[in-house]
Amino acid sequence: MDLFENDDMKLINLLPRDGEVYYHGKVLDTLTADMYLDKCLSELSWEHDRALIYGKEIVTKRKIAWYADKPVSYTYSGYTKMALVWPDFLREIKQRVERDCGVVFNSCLGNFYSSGDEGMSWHSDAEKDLVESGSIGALSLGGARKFSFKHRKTGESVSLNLEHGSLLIMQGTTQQNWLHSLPKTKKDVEPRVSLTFRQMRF
Ligand SMILES: O=C(O)CCC(=O)C(=O)O
Ligand SMILES: [Fe+2]
Repeated sequence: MDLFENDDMKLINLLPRDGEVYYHGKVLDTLTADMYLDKCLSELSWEHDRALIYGKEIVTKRKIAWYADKPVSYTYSGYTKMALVWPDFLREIKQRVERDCGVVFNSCLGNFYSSGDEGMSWHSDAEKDLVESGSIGALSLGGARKFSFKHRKTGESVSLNLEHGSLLIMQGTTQQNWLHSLPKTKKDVEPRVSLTFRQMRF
């Protein structure tokens, strides 16, 4: 039996309070996940992310690619980015993720971490352009990485391992009450892509 499922095979909320996180485990078989990883690496438009931190420009090691139903713009950390339209294979993955999440997504922020030296520090995704209490469905491809949550007030933490072809869902009040991060690691890990499907307000 899976550690993340109870007797009724219903997924267990990984957070003890104030939010909901469900780990669906591997939703894609290895061959399909390998094929999608190759497509993500060769066909998505990866760029280093830029942010203004205290007026200073920071360029991330991690690369991002952003897709949406419309060529909308999204402003965060002082920069405005334009969304690209869905390539067919990404639309296919979106539909797969929607089936498991039971919600419809209108955008996807892809992240590409070429090694364990790249990660994402503590943050939440409750940006003003996201639907309040909307779901985020994150599909992982490539090298497995640790993912952590930390409660904003109590400091409680929860961590899990995100495997190749797996799906993680964050919903409800998770973004308001918890931070999450993808810690860097000294371990020799394969490159990783995460496709974070979102419900944006546009
Ligand atoms: O790479 C991941 O799995 C998570 C990325 C993330 O937190 C984000 O895109 O906001
Ligand atoms: Fe995030």
